[in-house]
Amino acid sequence: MAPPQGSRAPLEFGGPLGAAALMLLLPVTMFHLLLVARSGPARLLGPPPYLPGLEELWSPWALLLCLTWLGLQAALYLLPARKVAEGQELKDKSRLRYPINGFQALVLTALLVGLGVSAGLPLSALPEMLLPLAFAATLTAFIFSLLLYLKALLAPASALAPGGNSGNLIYDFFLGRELNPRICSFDFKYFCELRPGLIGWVLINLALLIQEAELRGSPSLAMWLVNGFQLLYVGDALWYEEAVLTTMDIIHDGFGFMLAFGDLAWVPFTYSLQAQFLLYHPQPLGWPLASFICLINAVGYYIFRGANSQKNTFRKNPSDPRVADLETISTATGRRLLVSGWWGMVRHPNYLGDLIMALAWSLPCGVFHLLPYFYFLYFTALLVHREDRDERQCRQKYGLAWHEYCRRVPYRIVPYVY
Ligand SMILES: NC(=O)C1=CN([C@@H]2O[C@H](COP(=O)(O)OP(=O)(O)OC[C@H]3O[C@@H](n4cnc5c(N)ncnc54)[C@H](OP(=O)(O)O)[C@@H]3O)[C@@H](O)[C@H]2O)C=CC1
Ligand SMILES: CC(C)CCC[C@@H](C)[C@H]1CC=C2C3=C(CC[C@@]21C)[C@@]1(C)CC[C@H](O)C(C)(C)[C@@H]1CC3
Repeated sequence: MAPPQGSRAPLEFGGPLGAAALMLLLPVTMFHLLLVARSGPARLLGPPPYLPGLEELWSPWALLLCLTWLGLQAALYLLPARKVAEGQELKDKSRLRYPINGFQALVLTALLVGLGVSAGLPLSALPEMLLPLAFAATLTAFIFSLLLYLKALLAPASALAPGGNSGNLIYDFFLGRELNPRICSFDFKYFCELRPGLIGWVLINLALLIQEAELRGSPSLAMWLVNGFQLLYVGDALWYEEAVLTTMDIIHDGFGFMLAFGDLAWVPFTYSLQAQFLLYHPQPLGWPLASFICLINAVGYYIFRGANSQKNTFRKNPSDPRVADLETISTATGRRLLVSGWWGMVRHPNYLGDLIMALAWSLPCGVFHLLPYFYFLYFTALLVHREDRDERQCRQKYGLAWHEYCRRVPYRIVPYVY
């Protein structure tokens, strides 16, 4: 058994108590949102319309569907990939290899679903099953995290994550002990981060759109916008799949309940909240306002993609002509930091773009309910917290050079505001 490692790493998320609270609060919030979205008043801050009994939550069919979905996505992951990318260097100086076939999985899933629907698959029945499906996904995430925790007991110390190995069972279960749990070349964290949850999210959105068409004759403009914007976001994530290899989740965080639940349950069932809301609360939306919202989404996407691509290009090859002219500062690690271009505007321009898009996803739902703005509010909190975690890691990694970067680029996410 590997000795607990990283016990001196500062505890995050409020330590074991915070982790325990989040493990309870996150599923409760998800079920609250699912219940409230279909209720008449749809009040984010009000009580849920009723408390569902176990017979409404538990369905063996939902569990079977959930496991079939995971199996299908796992099978697509194992198909030959157009490219195999190398991850960042690990503690033992090795690099893991990852298949780049996420976009292919999205397209093949779309084809399979299209075939299924034309053969009579009742996709519009999915919205009625959201509650038991979310329950099945939560159960799956919980059992999966338990197995991951046990697997980590057998892992060598070099395979453990910097955090998540405090020796406290609850905290380590939440954060995840092993950095890149794998069986042969199947990487569980990388698989879960991009495939079942993200593709599941757009599938749920599509089912909501189809059900709206069946109910009202055609999907509303607001529903089209929400589906289109979020499909663009998911398509982009899978198209630029390789970029996920440099995110904090892959490089730094272990794979535990936080990411397993986040990827498998939280993303598909809460990120589809706007489409759920629109099915039960149709909103009138004219073309002029719709065009304005499209413009907001386009601006957000432009910043998000521009910033992420600029950093990824620079990290891959600093002499690439697209980034070679940008001003940089040197660090003691040998890596340089960009101080002009997107990364000279604020220290997290990609978060800014992401937040602008999040706003554009809520606006089609009107301004009379707070519920569709849940994603924007949660995401702001998530990114502010994430920025703080990244800031600490960069300060430790780059020391004085990071201080210099902060002096040159004083704002974190929103220019002149934060
Ligand atoms: N929809 C969702 O739920 C979520 C979306 N996201 C999105 O995921 C994307 C990735 O986010 P995340 O992984 O948090 O962080 P970033 O992609 O912002 O990466 C942060 C890292 O970038 C490097 N970096 C920071 N500043 C510079 C600089 N000036 N020049 C060069 N490199 C720099 C540092 O790593 P190093 O120097 O080691 O390369 C730092 O640790 C974002 O677009 C975010 O919005 C994130 C979380 C949730
Ligand atoms: C449930 C908790 C509150 C925390 C869970 C957080 C997770 C839901 C997110 C952590 C980082 C994520 C990323 C994406 C989705 C959400 C999670 C898993 C991402 C795949 C979304 C698409 C983007 O283009 C991305 C940059 C690839 C994202 C990477 C981080």
